[in-house]
Amino acid sequence: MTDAAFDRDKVQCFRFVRCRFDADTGIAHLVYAFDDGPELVEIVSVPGAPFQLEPGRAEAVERALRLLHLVAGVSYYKAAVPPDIRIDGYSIDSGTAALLREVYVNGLGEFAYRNGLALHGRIRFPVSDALPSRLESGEGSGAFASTKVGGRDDSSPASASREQGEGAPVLGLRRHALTAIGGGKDSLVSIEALRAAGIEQTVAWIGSSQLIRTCAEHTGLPTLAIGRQLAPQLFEFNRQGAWNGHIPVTAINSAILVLAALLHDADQVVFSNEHSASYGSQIEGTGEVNHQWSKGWAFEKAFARHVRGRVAADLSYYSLLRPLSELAVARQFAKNDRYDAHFSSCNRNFHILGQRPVNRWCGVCPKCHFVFLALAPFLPKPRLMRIFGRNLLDDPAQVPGFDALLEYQGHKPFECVGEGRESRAAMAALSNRPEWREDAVVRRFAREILPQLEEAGLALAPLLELDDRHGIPPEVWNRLHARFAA
Ligand SMILES: CC(=O)N[C@H]1[C@@H](OP(=O)(O)OP(=O)(O)OC[C@H]2O[C@@H](n3ccc(=O)[nH]c3=O)[C@H](O)[C@@H]2O)O[C@H](CO)[C@@H](O)[C@@H]1O[C@H](C)C(=O)N[C@@H](C)C(=O)N[C@@H](CCC(=O)O)C(=O)O
Ligand SMILES: Nc1ncnc2c1ncn2[C@@H]1O[C@H](COP(=O)(O)OP(=O)(O)OP(=O)(O)O)[C@@H](O)[C@H]1O
Repeated sequence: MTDAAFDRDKVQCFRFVRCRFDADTGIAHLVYAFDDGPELVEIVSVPGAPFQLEPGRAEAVERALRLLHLVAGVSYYKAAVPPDIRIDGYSIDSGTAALLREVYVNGLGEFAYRNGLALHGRIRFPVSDALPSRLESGEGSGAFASTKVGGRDDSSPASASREQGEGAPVLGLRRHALTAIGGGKDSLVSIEALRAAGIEQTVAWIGSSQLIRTCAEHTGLPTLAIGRQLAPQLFEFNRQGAWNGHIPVTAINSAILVLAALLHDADQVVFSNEHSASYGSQIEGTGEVNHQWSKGWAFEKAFARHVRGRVAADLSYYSLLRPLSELAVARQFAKNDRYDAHFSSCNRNFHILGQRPVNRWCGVCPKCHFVFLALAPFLPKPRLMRIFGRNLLDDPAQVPGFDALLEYQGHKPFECVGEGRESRAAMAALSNRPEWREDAVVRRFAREILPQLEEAGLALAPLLELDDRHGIPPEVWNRLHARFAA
C-alpha cells in the first residue's frame, strides 16, 4: 500500500508502529500503519502537564501507554481487517494477546456482523515467549504485589494466560476516583453516589462535547477534559471504501483513563456500565451480537485484571453500576433533578465530526425511546415531558421504535438500550397507570402485545434487584449498597 490510494483488499498487514508519551506536554502519540503505507497518528492530550514522574510511575505510564496503543488500534485495524498483525518496537505476552483478541473479536462483533465478515480465528496478535515473567515491558521498580482481587469474581477470558506477565508494582496511588462522565444519566448517577459516599473524585471525559462539559461543570467537582484526535487519514480511507462500522469505544476510553489516572495520581477509574450492558441482540441464525460489548462484564473483568496485573497493582478499574439493571439506574436517576436541564443520553450529540443536534433529545432514535420508557415508571409525567420536550409514548409514528425495544417482531436495536424484558416490564407498568395508559404507544401495547406475554415476566421489582457480580472495591460497595437497594 502506498500514500496514493487505499485498497482494503490489498492490505496484508496492520502495524503497531510506535507510541510515545511526552510528560512535559501531556501528549501521547499512537502510531499505526498498513503495510508500508503512511503513518496514521492518533493524538491523546492529557491536561495538567508538565508531569513529574518518579521512575516507578514513569514505567507504569509506559505500560499504560502501550495498552492504550494496542486497544486504540482497533479503529484503524477495522479499515482493512488484514490477515497479519505486527507490533514493531515492543513485545507482548500471551495474556496481553488474549485480552486484545477478546477486545478486537467481540468489540468488532457488530461491525463484523453488519459487514458479513468472520473475525474468529483471523485476529492473532504476535506473542514473544522470551519475555521476562513479571512484566511484558521489563520489570518496574517498587514493591510487587500479587493481583488477586480480594473475594470478588475475577475469572476472565484472559485467565488461561494468567501465569505469564502478571505482578505489577504497587505505586502508592492517592485514594481518588477518576469518574468517566458521558453526558447521560448513568455516569451522573455514579457521580452523585460517590459524592454521597464521601469518595473524592475528578470527573473526566474524552473529546470536545460541549454537552458533557456542561454536565461535568454542573457537578461542581474538579474536571479533566482529555483531547483525542483520530488520524485524519482514517476519514479519507473511509471515503475510499474502507471497512467501517462500530468499534468498542468504551475499551478505548477505559485505556485512556487508566493512563490519565497514573498521571493524576488516582487509584480508581470508575465507569457506569449497568449489568444489562452484558446482553446483546439475539440475531436469528447468528446468535448474540452485543453493540455494547466493551461496556459488559466480560470486558470489565478482563481489563481490570490486566490493569492490576500488568500496569499498577493498586489501580482499580470498575463499573459502579454493574449491580444495577437499566431500570434500576433509571430509578436512581429519578431521585435527583439537578441535571434535568443539561443531560442527554441521545448519541446524536456525540459525533466527533462535528454535527450538532438542534435538540438535546432527537426523540426518534432507540436511545431516546429507551430512556423515555425507562424513566417513565419512576418520574412524574410532567417532569419527563419537560426533559424531552414532548411525549414519545403518545406518538403513533414511534410504535416501530418501541416494538424493537420490546423485541416484538424483531431484535433489540444495536444501541445502548436495556434488555427486552426491561422494556416490556416498563411498558406493562405504564399500562396500569392512569396518566400513561391512554397514550397511543401504551394503549396499542396493552391491546396487541400484552395479551401474548406471560404475566410472571412483567413485574418491575425483580428487575430492580441488585446483582452480586461486580468488581466494586468492598470499601466503596459497603457505603453504597443501601443507597442502590432503595
Ligand atoms: C456518535 C456515534 O454514534 N457514532 C457512531 C457512528 O459514527 P459517525 O460516523 O456517525 O460519527 P462519529 O462518531 O463522529 O465517527 C466518525 C468516524 O470515525 C470512526 N471512529 C470514531 C471513533 C473511534 O473511536 N473510532 C473510529 O474509528 C467511526 O467509525 C466513523 O467512521 O457510527 C460509527 C459506525 O457504526 C460508530 O463507530 C460510531 O460510534 C462511535 C465510536 C461512538 O463513540 N459511539 C458511542 C456513542 C457508542 O456507540 N457507545 C456505545 C458503547 C459501545 C462500546 O462497546 O463501547 C454505547 O453507548 O452503547
Ligand atoms: N466521552 C466520554 N469520555 C469518557 N467516558 C465516557 C464518554 N462517553 C461515555 N463515557 C462513559 O462510558 C460509559 C458508557 O457510556 P453511556 O453513554 O452508556 O453512559 P452515560 O452517558 O453516562 O449514560 P446514558 O446511558 O444515559 O447515555 C459511562 O461510564 C460513561 O461515563
